[in-house]
Amino acid sequence: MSDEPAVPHIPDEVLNLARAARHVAVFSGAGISAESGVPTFREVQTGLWEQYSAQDLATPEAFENDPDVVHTWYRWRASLIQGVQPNPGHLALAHWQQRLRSSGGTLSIATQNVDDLHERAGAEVLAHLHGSIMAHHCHECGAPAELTTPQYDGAQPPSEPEEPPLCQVCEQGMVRPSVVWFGEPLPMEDFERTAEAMRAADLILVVGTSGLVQPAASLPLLGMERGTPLIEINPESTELSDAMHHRLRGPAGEMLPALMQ
Ligand SMILES: CC(C)NC(=O)[C@H](Cc1c[nH]c2ccccc12)NC(=O)[C@H](CCCC/N=C(/NCCC(=O)O)S[C@H]1O[C@H](COP(=O)(O)OP(=O)(O)OC[C@H]2O[C@@H](n3cnc4c(N)ncnc43)[C@H](O)[C@@H]2O)[C@@H](O)[C@H]1O)NC(=O)OCc1ccccc1
Repeated sequence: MSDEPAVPHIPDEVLNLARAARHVAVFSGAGISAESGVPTFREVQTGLWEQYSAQDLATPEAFENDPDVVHTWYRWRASLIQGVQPNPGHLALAHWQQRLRSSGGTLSIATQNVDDLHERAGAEVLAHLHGSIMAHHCHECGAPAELTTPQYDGAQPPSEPEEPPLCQVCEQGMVRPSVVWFGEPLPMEDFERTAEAMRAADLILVVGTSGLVQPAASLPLLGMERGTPLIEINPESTELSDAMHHRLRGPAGEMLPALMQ
């Protein structure tokens, strides 16, 4: 019995689709960062503020009512993300992107994740549909702002919430993470660019997402207009599973390297 981790079984039909693809479009969610140690949105801790769900905290209202709590929660998540590494799932997509580009093909990545693990794996990301936790701007005037990422350890946000810094430009507004909160519109150009990539693809991968958050979750379905094969990679079934042609039920960190072999 070798100690090599067993390569998950991928049906030949799916392997052939991956080998034949020239223009792959990837739609990723929190599940692809789970094996790096980034809790998925459904799992992420709100610590002392457990009376709030992640979805409650990720709103402009929560920031206006409780700026210290929301600010500190995002700083804690940023420090957690800074402390982890891309996993074989991120790395496989970066390698596949390079391989296709070197033979005149394309692989585009549109992610719902606010982390920078795709980029740190060496991939170019087409769109961060829900923004980036490492970028900041003023909640009032929109001016960009620079914040260093603190080093928090511990599985919970720190108990003493800190207040968000004041904008250096308008000296009125509070600095916030440049993420898209619930009730806020997605950056239109990112949305349009992703829709274009989904329509132009000859293979679409839906990786590590519950497909619960709109309007992003409707983007991969744009491929159906042209009968583009849709492959889901997720240990569990999701809102999108019924629309998929193939479902690889396993962790992205194992399935993606196997799919590229
Ligand atoms: C929850 C849902 C019902 N609500 C919405 O969708 C709302 C409201 C809404 C709009 N249209 C609708 C239509 C129907 C119903 C509701 C709506 N949408 C909005 O508010 C959007 C904005 C939504 C964006 C919210 N921001 C996020 N993130 C940034 C912040 C932050 O991160 O803090 S969403 C956030 O949650 C989402 C979580 O989803 P997933 O990534 O899928 O993660 P999840 O935890 O759910 O699942 C993990 C999956 O991974 C799998 N997995 C686990 N381990 C692995 C593994 N190892 N490998 C592979 N897979 C794995 C699991 O099985 C699971 O399936 C991500 O997108 C993430 O970015 N804005 C808007 O509509 O604005 C309008 C508007 C228009 C014009 C003008 C004004 C307003």
